[in-house]
Amino acid sequence: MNGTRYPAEAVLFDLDGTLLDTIADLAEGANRMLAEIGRPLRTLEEIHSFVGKGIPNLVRRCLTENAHASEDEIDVAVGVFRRHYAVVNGHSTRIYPGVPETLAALRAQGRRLAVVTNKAGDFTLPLLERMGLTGHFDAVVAGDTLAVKKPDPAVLFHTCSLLGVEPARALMIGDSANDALAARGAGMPVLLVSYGYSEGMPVDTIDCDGLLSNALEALDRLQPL
Ligand SMILES: O=C(O)COP(=O)(O)O
Ligand SMILES: [Mg+2]
Repeated sequence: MNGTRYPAEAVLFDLDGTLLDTIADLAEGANRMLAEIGRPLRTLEEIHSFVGKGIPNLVRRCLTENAHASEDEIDVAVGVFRRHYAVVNGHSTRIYPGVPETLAALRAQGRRLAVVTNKAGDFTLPLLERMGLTGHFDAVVAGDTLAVKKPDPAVLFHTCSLLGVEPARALMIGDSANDALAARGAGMPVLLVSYGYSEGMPVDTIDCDGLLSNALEALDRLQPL
């Protein structure tokens, strides 16, 4: 890891696996869906590796990894998942250690903060509210805010325009190649947490500007404003 310090007028945070440990609720929603449609349940480890590219992709992978499903079955299963996840969203979700202090410190330093997630907006906004995090953020861009998701850099360009900050003067903090590729495409520096969900890829093999074992370590990587 190098010692570069970033201007970070804005800090853009990924949600699942970076700010919030949501895997237990995602797994509960997925396995309730699989049980309802009569498919074999998935292990927590499998579901962990399926999270990252939004809900339709999670459901698709639950149905098609080492199995077969038609597009119609997948469409129906997405609706079933959404119904179950709406019930369990937040029940077993935890804020990662260091996150509340980091968000408070960044705000006290005058930086603008955003959530940029591939999770659908219907689930993102109530979850942030439930976890008491809504007030920290100047913008929330969800997986269905635009027609594209991370790793498309358009999502980060859109977030930066909402915040009025140049991408090169912002910083992305995420947990997967989706976050890193989006940031690279937007010309934005990116740090990855080592504790999140990286679709089964070792996080230290993903091209990024450094790893964080706790969000608080990000504070040492910033220039004063
Ligand atoms: O919903 C997902 O698949 C991942 O969401 P994230 O972008 O907040 O990690
Ligand atoms: Mg993530």
